[in-house]
This record gives sequence, C-alpha cells and structure tokens, in this order.
Amino acid sequence: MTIQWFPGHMAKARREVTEKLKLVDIIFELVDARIPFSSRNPMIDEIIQHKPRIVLLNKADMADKEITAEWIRYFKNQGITALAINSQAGTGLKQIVTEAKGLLSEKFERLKSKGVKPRAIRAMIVGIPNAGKSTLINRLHGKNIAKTGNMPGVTKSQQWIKVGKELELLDTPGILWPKFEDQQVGLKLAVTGAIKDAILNLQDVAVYALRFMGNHYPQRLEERFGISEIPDDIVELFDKIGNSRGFKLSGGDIDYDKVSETVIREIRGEKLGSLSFERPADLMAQEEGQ
Ligand SMILES: Nc1nc2c(ncn2[C@@H]2O[C@H](COP(=O)(O)OP(=O)(O)OP(=O)(O)O)[C@@H](O)[C@H]2O)c(=O)[nH]1
Repeated sequence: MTIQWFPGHMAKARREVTEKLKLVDIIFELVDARIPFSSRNPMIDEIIQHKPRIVLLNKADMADKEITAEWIRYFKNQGITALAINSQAGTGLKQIVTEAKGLLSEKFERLKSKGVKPRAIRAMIVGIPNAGKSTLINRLHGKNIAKTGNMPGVTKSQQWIKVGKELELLDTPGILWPKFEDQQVGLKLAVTGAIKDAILNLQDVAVYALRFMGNHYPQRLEERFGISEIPDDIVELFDKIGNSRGFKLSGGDIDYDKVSETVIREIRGEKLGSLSFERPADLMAQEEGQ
C-alpha cells in the first residue's frame, strides 16, 4: 500500500489511532528490526500517551541478530519491552501474549478486585506502512483474513480477532507515518523496501547502501560483487561492481542504473546476508550531538 502523507492524512491517521486507543489495553508497536528507529512514527509517544506497549522488532530474520539483541537492551533501558519476531514464519509470537499478561497484571488484578469478570487482553497493532502489520495479524489469527476493500457507503465496524483465549486483537491496524523528512531516514526506508522506489532516486539509495556496506560489512560486499578492495571513491566502487557484473551500456560506459537496481535488489533479497542498518549506538551518538 502506498500512502501519500499530507498533513490532512497524518491528522486523520492520528485521529483514528487515538479513537481506537480507548478500546484497547495495550499497543503492539510494530517496527522493522533492521531499522527500529527509522521505522517508528516520530510522534508515537505523544499519540499513545501512557498506554502500555510492546515494541515488536519484526522481520528479525532479515536483521543482524547481535544488533537486534542490542536494540532489545536499548528499549529495556528505557523501560520498554521489546521482542524480536518474524511474522512471516510466526516465530517469537507466543512471547507477545506472555509479555502482555505481565505488563497488564496489575490492571487486571485491580479489575478483579472490583468484581469485573476476567476477560481477554485487548490489543491493537500500530506501525508504518510495510512494517508487516497484516502479516502479523494473519499469523496471530492462524488463517488468512479476507481483506475488505474500500466499499463506498459501507461503514466498517471494528472486529476483534481472537488469539487463543487470552488475547483479542483489533482486525484493523493503526497505520502511522514514518519520519520521512529526514533524508537518512528516507534512504533507510528505501533500502529496506518500505517506500516506493519511485519516491527516491535509485542511485542515491544505492550510494547510501554501498557506503553503509563498505563501512559495516565490507567483506560481504567484496564477496558478493567479486571485488578485491573497496575504493573510497564511490564512483570507482560503482565502476568495479559494473565491471565485475558486466553492466555496460552500448558505448561501453558503466550502466549505473543497472548497478544501483541490482545492489538494492540483492540487499533486499538478503543476498548479502542479514543486515541491520541502524544500531542503538548511532542513535545515542546522534542524541548526544544535538
Ligand atoms: N522476511 C520477513 N518478511 C516479512 C515479515 N513480516 C512481513 N514481511 C513482509 O513484509 C511485506 C509487508 O508486509 P505487510 O504485512 O503487507 O505490511 P503492512 O504493515 O500490513 O503494510 P501496509 O498494508 O502497507 O500498511 C510483505 O512482503 C511481507 O511478506 C517478517 O517477519 N519477515
């Protein structure tokens, strides 16, 4: 799904999430484990206020395991429970209910002492487009839910999806916008496939991706593209990859678009392994510099 985020759309998205907040006990904030900072909504704390939440680092199968563990510690230090999950394969999902029960135990005890009958925990998933919200809902539900398209004149009421006996999930997730004004964030969203290729220049995204790989995973870059040494000059690096793969235009020049498209496709397709584009240390350094 592509959403053009204009102020009106952002206000509407926020209103929708705020409305639904009243219905739930807890929020499951879904982010991309490869970019847990850039794939969050910049106003999430303000929007969900003091509602209990669990951050779900989704697509953990595509991220660097050690860095995901660092992110879990980073959130924990902020008093936020974070879990690594893979919604596609369904791994890590059982833990969600366990953690939610723990976080809500006091509230439910209080309700019980007031004589309220025990009930399932009510939750809602929120996240930016492409975070994996539908995949997670389908996984938790255990079977595919038919997507209801836009039907003019039909008001869609909220539906609860039962996840075992202990959890009820709103069938429609809250979709919030990413922090796209920041160019670095935009590049990270592009390289992980969260925003449409047409929005950013392909070569810009490839430059970002190659620099990142050169700094953090040089060996994988060398091995994948059959190059012996990574030059400092980015054009030289494009040339080396182009030559190694034989991406030439008819006049013999390197086809930079083909290099760009290939680099991005292969990174997204995990041909260069599991990658994390953000580390908590980068974020903390950024915060200190402000
Ligand atoms: N490898 C991997 N892919 C995933 C995972 N979760 C979701 N995906 C893929 O990510 C893409 C986006 O997933 P969706 O469930 O459509 O994301 P969404 O958040 O509902 O997206 P919008 O409808 O745009 O808001 C799909 O191609 C999924 O197959 C995961 O844990 N691991």
